[in-house]
Amino acid sequence: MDRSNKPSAIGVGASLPQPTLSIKDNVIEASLPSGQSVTVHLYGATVTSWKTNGKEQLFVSEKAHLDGSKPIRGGIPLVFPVFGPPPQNHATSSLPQHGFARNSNWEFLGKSSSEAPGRDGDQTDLTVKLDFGLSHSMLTEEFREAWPYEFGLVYSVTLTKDTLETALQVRNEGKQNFEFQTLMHTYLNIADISDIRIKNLESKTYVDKTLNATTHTESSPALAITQETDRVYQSLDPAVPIVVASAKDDQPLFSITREALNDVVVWNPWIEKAKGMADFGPDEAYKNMICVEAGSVSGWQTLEAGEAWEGAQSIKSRL
Ligand SMILES: O=P(O)(O)OC[C@H]1O[C@H](O)[C@H](O)[C@@H](O)[C@@H]1O
Repeated sequence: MDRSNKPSAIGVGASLPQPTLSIKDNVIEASLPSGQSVTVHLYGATVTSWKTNGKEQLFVSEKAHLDGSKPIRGGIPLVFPVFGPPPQNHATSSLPQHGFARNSNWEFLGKSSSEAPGRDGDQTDLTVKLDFGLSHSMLTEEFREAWPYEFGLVYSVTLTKDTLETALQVRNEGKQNFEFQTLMHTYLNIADISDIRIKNLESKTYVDKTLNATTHTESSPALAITQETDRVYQSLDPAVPIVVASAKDDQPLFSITREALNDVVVWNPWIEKAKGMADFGPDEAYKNMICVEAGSVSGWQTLEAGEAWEGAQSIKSRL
């Protein structure tokens, strides 16, 4: 993952096509000349679309609220500073499930383009990076009171020819230490849940939230999803990709590497839970999604005054 901000050498006085950007009604969309596109809602800085070759790679519920009244059900909602229901007697106790990042209005900090080395030597692959910011003063009064820390988040969404990268920088801009968890709650778009297998989880420890948060060890080299699944896999090597492969030909559909995000949640609500979620639809859509969520959620990151932390994921899709 090269997120350096190399200025684009082409484009200055040249006629080569450049990435395009549109901003309308608090929705930012960027496209590469090669056809890939990404859409981000400022509400939650939620990525709501990622297209490669005209094909949508992310799942968004047909009943998702896109008006800022509720976190968006689909795409990549960002979880911060607490994952799941907040624990009692903790600094996050008064926050809603998954914190406030996914239900706050972020600001767009700007777009930058860069060139990555092309696959065949002299050719150049363009990338486009969109940066979003959220800080303490931008929160609602309710959230500011519930979590009174001076923080700054910069969330970078980078589109390349065949990947989508999301990176979160957390800064402690105050005088007291704070603890946080974070997670990129990625809803991947799949044709049929029965046709996928999740690889590279074998022998890893996970907490099964459907079984009273008991701890287990993954025995499957290629996990099939056949029922409600809500597992927090812990202490993974972020450089080893989590691969969502087709059961038909064993080829990767998605491959997800991470930086500093050592946990991965695998979630599918299945039939009854899907029906029970007012913003999930149609009912059968649980077959068309799998959440593979890169995060740091099994403990707490402590950030000292003046310090910064960064975590990232890179999702490669079969084109
Ligand atoms: O309904 P939400 O608050 O968006 O949460 C959706 C899901 O997020 C994560 O995957 C959790 O592990 C699940 O327990 C939770 O149900």
